[in-house]
Amino acid sequence: MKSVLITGAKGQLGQSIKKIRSEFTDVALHFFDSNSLDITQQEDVTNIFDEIRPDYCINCAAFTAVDLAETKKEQARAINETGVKNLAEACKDNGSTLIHISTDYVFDGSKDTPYIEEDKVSAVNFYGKTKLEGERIVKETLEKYFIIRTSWLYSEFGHNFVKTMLRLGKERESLKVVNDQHGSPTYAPDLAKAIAKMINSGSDSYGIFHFCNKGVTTWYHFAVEIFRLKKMDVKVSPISSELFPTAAKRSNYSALDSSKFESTFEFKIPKWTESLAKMLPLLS
Ligand SMILES: NC(=O)C1=CN([C@@H]2O[C@H](COP(=O)(O)OP(=O)(O)OC[C@H]3O[C@@H](n4cnc5c(N)ncnc54)[C@H](OP(=O)(O)O)[C@@H]3O)[C@@H](O)[C@H]2O)C=CC1
Ligand SMILES: Cc1cn([C@H]2C[C@H](O)[C@@H](COP(=O)(O)OP(=O)(O)O[C@H]3O[C@@H](C)C(=O)[C@@H](O)[C@H]3O)O2)c(=O)[nH]c1=O
Repeated sequence: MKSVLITGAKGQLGQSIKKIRSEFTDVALHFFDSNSLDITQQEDVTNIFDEIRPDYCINCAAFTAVDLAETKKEQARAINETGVKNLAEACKDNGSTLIHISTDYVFDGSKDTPYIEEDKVSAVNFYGKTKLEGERIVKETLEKYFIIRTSWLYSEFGHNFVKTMLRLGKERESLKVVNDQHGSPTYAPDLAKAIAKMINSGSDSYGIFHFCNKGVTTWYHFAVEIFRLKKMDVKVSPISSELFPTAAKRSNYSALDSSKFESTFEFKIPKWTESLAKMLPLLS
């Protein structure tokens, strides 16, 4: 039986992995949240690895508050860089494979077709820069690693854009949402199932993979679809990013091409609209 250690277990992806745990075959899953394992504490990481001796570590722990990262730089770096280093080194010492999650925000939007794994990276905000450094550390430390870049994650768990829109839609009659940032919303349990398939396969096709739901949209069209499916009468107006100032800059285009993942792991990825339609009834 394979042993799998999951960090950041109370986050969206961590809880999604728990939700679909029956999809793992012949695997013992060991979940650790930020209380039971703080990945910035090297000694704690070493001790947990000594205890579990995992075949795989899935790193779902991260500093994900994109705007806050611009001011809480030390904290963002501690989690997205030092924490990742601690995990990568523990994986190296134990011969474990690290499955590390990264982001579309490592790209600057200079393309206008979906990014492939070999495309030039260049983050436009501090969160993206820390995630890029996390990727570099993993690649430098390990041979047995999978870096999965995903985008615009949402789920019934934790904080995300879908929940923000539903909350604001109940409070206000109209909303303004940016229509010049393009990407692909991704349902976290779809990603969790993909990770299960990856581990079940025992594949040694290590490296970087992109994974997001099929289709490209904007935050504006994403919001419109949420309210349409929820049959909520909220007026949504498309605006440019200049009219919605945020602490962190976001690129105009960060959609990912997932075909390498699909062909390597023979995994059919659902369209973002289909997954959203399945998820929304789970929210009250
Ligand atoms: N959310 C998104 O839209 C996207 C996310 N990603 C990446 O996907 C991964 C999963 O994201 P998601 O599930 O949405 O993230 P969440 O923010 O939902 O969860 C992150 C988890 O990490 C935990 N955590 C924070 N600091 C530490 C620490 N020092 N030690 C251990 N755990 C810690 C948090 O715990 P606590 O709350 O207790 O601090 C939280 O439960 C991340 O790597 C993220 O960068 C990529 C693209 C899009
Ligand atoms: C709430 C709101 C946001 N927006 C804009 C702000 C921003 O440009 C865009 C998305 O807002 P959010 O802050 O919810 O999303 P953001 O934090 O940018 O989401 C990102 O999170 C990290 C963790 C990732 O890795 C990325 O893939 C991506 O999912 O929508 C509006 O235009 N109107 C609104 O009312």
